[in-house]
Amino acid sequence: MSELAAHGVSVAYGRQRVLDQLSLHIGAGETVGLRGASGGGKSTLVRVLALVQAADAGHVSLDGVRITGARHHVPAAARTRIGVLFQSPRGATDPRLRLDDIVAEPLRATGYPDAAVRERVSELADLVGLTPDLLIRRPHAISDGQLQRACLARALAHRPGYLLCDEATAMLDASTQAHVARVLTDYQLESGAGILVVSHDQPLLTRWADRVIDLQPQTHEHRHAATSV
Ligand SMILES: Nc1ncnc2c1ncn2[C@@H]1O[C@H](COP(=O)(O)OP(=O)(O)OP(=O)(O)O)[C@@H](O)[C@H]1O
Repeated sequence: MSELAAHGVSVAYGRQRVLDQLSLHIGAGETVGLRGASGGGKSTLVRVLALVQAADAGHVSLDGVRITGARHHVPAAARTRIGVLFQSPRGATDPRLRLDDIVAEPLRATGYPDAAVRERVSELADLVGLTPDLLIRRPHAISDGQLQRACLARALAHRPGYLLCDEATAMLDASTQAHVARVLTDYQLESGAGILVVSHDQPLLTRWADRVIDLQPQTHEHRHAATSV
Protein backbone atom coordinates (compact mmCIF):
# COMPACT_ATOMS: atom_id res chain seq x y z
CA MET A 1 0.00 0.00 0.00
CA SER A 2 1.73 3.21 -1.15
CA GLU A 3 0.43 6.03 0.98
CA LEU A 4 1.27 8.46 3.74
CA ALA A 5 -1.55 8.40 6.28
CA ALA A 6 -2.72 9.87 9.56
CA HIS A 7 -4.84 7.55 11.70
CA GLY A 8 -7.06 9.00 14.43
CA VAL A 9 -4.64 11.85 15.11
CA SER A 10 -5.45 14.18 18.03
CA VAL A 11 -3.49 17.28 19.08
CA ALA A 12 -4.28 19.80 21.82
CA TYR A 13 -2.37 22.89 22.91
CA GLY A 14 -3.18 23.17 26.60
CA ARG A 15 -6.98 23.17 26.76
CA GLN A 16 -7.38 23.98 23.07
CA ARG A 17 -8.20 20.84 21.10
CA VAL A 18 -6.99 21.42 17.52
CA LEU A 19 -7.21 17.98 15.91
CA ASP A 20 -9.55 15.30 17.19
CA GLN A 21 -9.19 11.76 15.85
CA LEU A 22 -8.40 12.94 12.36
CA SER A 23 -7.63 10.43 9.62
CA LEU A 24 -6.54 11.07 6.05
CA HIS A 25 -4.29 9.50 3.45
CA ILE A 26 -2.23 10.70 0.49
CA GLY A 27 -1.76 8.01 -2.11
CA ALA A 28 1.25 7.70 -4.40
CA GLY A 29 0.81 9.91 -7.47
CA GLU A 30 -2.18 11.64 -5.93
CA THR A 31 -2.63 15.34 -5.17
CA VAL A 32 -4.80 15.94 -2.12
CA GLY A 33 -6.00 19.44 -1.28
CA LEU A 34 -6.55 20.53 2.32
CA ARG A 35 -8.52 23.64 3.12
CA GLY A 36 -10.38 25.05 6.10
CA ALA A 37 -10.82 28.06 8.31
CA SER A 38 -7.82 29.81 9.76
CA GLY A 39 -6.80 28.12 12.99
CA GLY A 40 -8.46 24.85 11.99
CA GLY A 41 -5.28 22.84 12.48
CA LYS A 42 -3.99 22.45 8.91
CA SER A 43 -0.40 23.40 9.76
CA THR A 44 -0.52 21.23 12.87
CA LEU A 45 -1.56 18.27 10.72
CA VAL A 46 1.25 18.99 8.25
CA ARG A 47 3.79 19.02 11.08
CA VAL A 48 2.48 15.69 12.40
CA LEU A 49 2.64 14.13 8.91
CA ALA A 50 6.11 15.63 8.38
CA LEU A 51 7.23 13.88 11.59
CA VAL A 52 8.33 17.14 13.21
CA GLN A 53 5.54 17.22 15.82
CA ALA A 54 4.24 14.31 17.88
CA ALA A 55 0.48 13.79 18.10
CA ASP A 56 -1.15 13.32 21.51
CA ALA A 57 -3.00 10.29 20.15
CA GLY A 58 -3.21 8.38 16.89
CA HIS A 59 -0.33 7.61 14.57
CA VAL A 60 1.21 8.13 11.14
CA SER A 61 1.92 5.30 8.72
CA LEU A 62 4.11 5.25 5.64
CA ASP A 63 3.42 2.73 2.90
CA GLY A 64 1.36 0.67 5.31
CA VAL A 65 3.94 0.64 8.11
CA ARG A 66 3.21 2.42 11.38
CA ILE A 67 6.05 4.87 12.06
CA THR A 68 4.90 7.03 15.01
CA GLY A 69 3.05 6.60 18.26
CA ALA A 70 3.73 4.89 21.56
CA ARG A 71 6.78 2.63 21.46
CA HIS A 72 7.49 3.55 17.84
CA HIS A 73 10.77 5.21 17.02
CA VAL A 74 10.54 7.12 13.71
CA PRO A 75 13.00 5.39 11.34
CA ALA A 76 15.56 7.81 9.86
CA ALA A 77 14.77 6.49 6.36
CA ALA A 78 11.12 7.54 6.79
CA ARG A 79 12.17 11.19 7.18
CA THR A 80 13.88 11.19 3.80
CA ARG A 81 10.69 9.88 2.16
CA ILE A 82 8.70 12.98 3.19
CA GLY A 83 9.50 16.47 1.91
CA VAL A 84 7.88 19.59 3.32
CA LEU A 85 7.55 23.14 2.10
CA PHE A 86 6.19 25.83 4.42
CA GLN A 87 4.56 29.18 3.67
CA SER A 88 7.37 31.34 5.00
CA PRO A 89 10.82 30.45 3.68
CA ARG A 90 12.40 32.90 6.14
CA GLY A 91 10.89 31.03 9.08
CA ALA A 92 12.17 27.75 7.66
CA THR A 93 15.82 28.64 6.97
CA ASP A 94 18.87 29.59 9.00
CA PRO A 95 19.76 33.20 8.06
CA ARG A 96 23.47 32.49 8.63
CA LEU A 97 23.69 29.84 5.92
CA ARG A 98 24.39 30.33 2.22
CA LEU A 99 21.72 29.02 -0.13
CA ASP A 100 23.88 26.10 -1.27
CA ASP A 101 24.30 25.05 2.37
CA ILE A 102 20.55 25.36 2.97
CA VAL A 103 19.85 23.04 0.02
CA ALA A 104 22.60 20.67 1.20
CA GLU A 105 21.28 20.35 4.79
CA PRO A 106 19.26 17.10 4.40
CA LEU A 107 22.03 15.50 2.31
CA ARG A 108 24.73 16.26 4.90
CA ALA A 109 22.39 15.12 7.68
CA THR A 110 22.31 11.66 6.12
CA GLY A 111 26.05 11.47 5.54
CA TYR A 112 26.37 12.24 1.81
CA PRO A 113 30.04 12.70 0.89
CA ASP A 114 31.03 16.27 -0.08
CA ALA A 115 31.42 15.55 -3.81
CA ALA A 116 27.96 13.94 -3.99
CA VAL A 117 26.48 16.88 -2.06
CA ARG A 118 27.97 19.37 -4.54
CA GLU A 119 26.69 17.40 -7.52
CA ARG A 120 23.17 16.99 -6.13
CA VAL A 121 22.94 20.66 -5.03
CA SER A 122 23.88 21.74 -8.53
CA GLU A 123 21.23 19.43 -10.09
CA LEU A 124 18.60 20.74 -7.68
CA ALA A 125 19.57 24.37 -8.34
CA ASP A 126 19.05 23.78 -12.07
CA LEU A 127 15.71 22.15 -11.39
CA VAL A 128 14.34 25.09 -9.41
CA GLY A 129 16.05 27.82 -11.43
CA LEU A 130 18.70 29.08 -8.99
CA THR A 131 21.85 30.38 -10.66
CA PRO A 132 25.34 29.86 -9.16
CA ASP A 133 25.60 33.55 -8.15
CA LEU A 134 22.43 33.18 -6.06
CA LEU A 135 23.61 29.94 -4.44
CA ILE A 136 26.48 31.69 -2.67
CA ARG A 137 24.26 34.39 -1.13
CA ARG A 138 22.62 34.32 2.28
CA PRO A 139 18.86 34.73 2.79
CA HIS A 140 19.03 38.50 3.51
CA ALA A 141 20.47 39.09 0.03
CA ILE A 142 17.72 37.35 -1.97
CA SER A 143 13.98 37.69 -2.47
CA ASP A 144 11.31 35.54 -0.80
CA GLY A 145 10.65 33.82 -4.12
CA GLN A 146 14.32 32.92 -4.56
CA LEU A 147 14.49 31.64 -0.98
CA GLN A 148 11.34 29.55 -1.49
CA ARG A 149 13.00 28.00 -4.56
CA ALA A 150 15.92 27.01 -2.31
CA CYS A 151 13.44 25.49 0.17
CA LEU A 152 11.83 23.58 -2.70
CA ALA A 153 15.24 22.27 -3.77
CA ARG A 154 15.91 21.23 -0.17
CA ALA A 155 12.51 19.47 0.05
CA LEU A 156 13.32 17.49 -3.13
CA ALA A 157 16.91 16.68 -2.12
CA HIS A 158 16.21 13.06 -1.19
CA ARG A 159 13.63 12.51 -3.97
CA PRO A 160 10.79 12.11 -1.48
CA GLY A 161 7.80 9.88 -2.15
CA TYR A 162 5.49 12.41 -0.48
CA LEU A 163 5.52 16.20 -0.47
CA LEU A 164 3.61 18.37 1.98
CA CYS A 165 3.07 21.95 0.79
CA ASP A 166 1.66 24.23 3.49
CA GLU A 167 0.48 27.42 1.72
CA ALA A 168 3.80 27.12 -0.06
CA THR A 169 3.01 29.51 -2.87
CA ALA A 170 0.76 31.96 -1.00
CA MET A 171 3.44 34.61 -0.49
CA LEU A 172 4.93 34.41 -3.96
CA ASP A 173 4.35 36.58 -7.03
CA ALA A 174 2.36 34.98 -9.84
CA SER A 175 5.34 33.95 -11.97
CA THR A 176 7.27 32.32 -9.08
CA GLN A 177 4.02 30.69 -7.97
CA ALA A 178 3.54 29.18 -11.44
CA HIS A 179 7.17 28.08 -11.57
CA VAL A 180 7.05 26.34 -8.17
CA ALA A 181 3.79 24.60 -9.15
CA ARG A 182 5.34 23.44 -12.45
CA VAL A 183 8.45 22.04 -10.74
CA LEU A 184 6.20 20.15 -8.32
CA THR A 185 3.90 18.72 -10.98
CA ASP A 186 6.85 17.72 -13.21
CA TYR A 187 8.47 16.03 -10.21
CA GLN A 188 5.22 14.23 -9.44
CA LEU A 189 4.88 12.98 -13.02
CA GLU A 190 8.43 11.73 -13.10
CA SER A 191 8.54 10.21 -9.58
CA GLY A 192 4.93 9.25 -8.82
CA ALA A 193 5.06 11.22 -5.57
CA GLY A 194 1.93 11.96 -3.57
CA ILE A 195 1.38 15.65 -2.76
CA LEU A 196 -0.64 17.38 -0.03
CA VAL A 197 -1.51 20.98 -0.93
CA VAL A 198 -2.75 23.14 1.94
CA SER A 199 -4.33 26.28 0.57
CA HIS A 200 -7.06 28.87 0.97
CA ASP A 201 -6.94 29.45 -2.77
CA GLN A 202 -9.96 27.59 -4.16
CA PRO A 203 -9.06 28.06 -7.87
CA LEU A 204 -5.59 26.63 -7.15
CA LEU A 205 -7.12 23.60 -5.40
CA THR A 206 -9.62 23.09 -8.22
CA ARG A 207 -6.81 23.19 -10.79
CA TRP A 208 -4.37 21.04 -8.93
CA ALA A 209 -5.99 18.63 -6.48
CA ASP A 210 -7.55 15.26 -7.34
CA ARG A 211 -9.71 15.61 -4.22
CA VAL A 212 -10.08 18.23 -1.50
CA ILE A 213 -10.49 17.67 2.22
CA ASP A 214 -12.26 20.30 4.28
CA LEU A 215 -10.93 20.69 7.81
CA GLN A 216 -13.48 22.32 10.10
CA PRO A 217 -12.31 24.19 13.20
CA GLN A 218 -12.54 22.14 16.37
CA THR A 219 -15.17 23.02 18.95
CA HIS A 220 -15.72 21.39 22.30
CA GLU A 221 -19.06 20.06 21.10
CA HIS A 222 -17.95 18.48 17.85
CA ARG A 223 -15.59 15.75 16.96
CA HIS A 224 -13.25 16.77 14.14
CA ALA A 225 -15.01 16.96 10.84
CA ALA A 226 -12.84 16.25 7.83
CA THR A 227 -15.02 15.87 4.80
CA SER A 228 -13.97 15.02 1.29
CA VAL A 229 -15.62 17.33 -1.21
N1 LIG B 1 2.80 25.45 19.19
C1 LIG B 1 1.59 25.93 19.48
N2 LIG B 1 1.26 26.26 20.74
C2 LIG B 1 0.04 26.72 21.07
N3 LIG B 1 -0.96 26.90 20.17
C3 LIG B 1 -0.69 26.59 18.89
C4 LIG B 1 0.58 26.09 18.47
N4 LIG B 1 0.54 25.87 17.13
C5 LIG B 1 -0.71 26.22 16.75
N5 LIG B 1 -1.44 26.66 17.77
C6 LIG B 1 -2.85 27.06 17.75
O1 LIG B 1 -3.59 25.98 17.22
C7 LIG B 1 -4.60 26.42 16.31
C8 LIG B 1 -4.41 25.75 14.96
O2 LIG B 1 -3.23 26.28 14.38
P1 LIG B 1 -2.73 25.81 12.93
O3 LIG B 1 -1.60 26.72 12.57
O4 LIG B 1 -2.47 24.35 12.96
O5 LIG B 1 -4.02 26.10 12.05
P2 LIG B 1 -4.16 26.44 10.48
O6 LIG B 1 -5.43 25.79 10.04
O7 LIG B 1 -2.91 26.03 9.77
O8 LIG B 1 -4.29 28.00 10.48
P3 LIG B 1 -3.96 29.06 9.29
O9 LIG B 1 -4.87 28.71 8.14
O10 LIG B 1 -4.29 30.38 9.92
O11 LIG B 1 -2.49 28.90 8.98
C9 LIG B 1 -4.49 27.94 16.29
O12 LIG B 1 -5.45 28.46 17.18
C10 LIG B 1 -3.08 28.22 16.78
O13 LIG B 1 -3.01 29.46 17.44
